[in-house]
Amino acid sequence: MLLEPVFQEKPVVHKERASDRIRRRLIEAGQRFHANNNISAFLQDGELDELRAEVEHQLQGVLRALVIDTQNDHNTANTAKRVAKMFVHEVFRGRYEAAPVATAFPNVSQLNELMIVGPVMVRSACSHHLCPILGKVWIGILPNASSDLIGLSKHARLAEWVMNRPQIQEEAVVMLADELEQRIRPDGLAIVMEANHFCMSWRGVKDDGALMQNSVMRGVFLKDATLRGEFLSLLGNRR
Ligand SMILES: Nc1nc2c(ncn2[C@@H]2O[C@H](COP(=O)(O)OP(=O)(O)OP(=O)(O)O)[C@@H](O)[C@H]2O)c(=O)[nH]1
Repeated sequence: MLLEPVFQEKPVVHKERASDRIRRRLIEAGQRFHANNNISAFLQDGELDELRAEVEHQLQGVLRALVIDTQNDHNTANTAKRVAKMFVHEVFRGRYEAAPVATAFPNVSQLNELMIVGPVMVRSACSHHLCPILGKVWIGILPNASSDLIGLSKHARLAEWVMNRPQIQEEAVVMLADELEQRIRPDGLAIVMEANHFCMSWRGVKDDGALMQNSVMRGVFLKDATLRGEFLSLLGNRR
């Protein structure tokens, strides 16, 4: 009697997706991973490229769901790839890259006068619609003798790193203030941001003129109305 050959089915091994691996590490560490959080410490070598490929795959699905013929439309043939690169390596890179190094110099001259940096042009995106936010930031610092001073360009680099994430403006300025305060340890820190939200102009209410302005005041800027007034009046002339 002939026996039927026995085929042993090979178990299907599903490789865990990079996004799932990273999410698992974040959850195990109890780390928040909202749109405006930096998660660079939880990424391993090569995973950013894996993430980009995964985002591209999902975006191809979005284009398909939008009934766009990406096979025959030469303009959209590489759109998923371009947008994935734009999200991961450009406009949201502040989520995936470590903070820029900001060399700290001792305040040898014991400067304790108000200094203002700005306007620093900033580009972000709102976390609700992922629409661009384009604006300007002014930073006021009142150092003390034991403060560290960081290079002028580092204010802009830190601002760019914080802004390159989906977020709301109110939280963006607080995050930037935290980063600067941690590095400089000044007596006072003030930040003003003024921005145009494309979710209000390109779509939605389509109000082209509306700007959102907000500020954070810390330390002596909170207590000393004269200093706060000096900072705001100096900005007033330059806006
Ligand atoms: N407070 C604040 N709101 C923002 C910011 N960026 C976008 N928004 C607003 O977030 C809101 C999202 O509201 P939803 O009502 O959930 O979205 P929607 O129905 O698409 O809203 P519309 O924009 O009114 O069409 C909108 O009112 C946006 O204008 C920001 O930085 N701060």
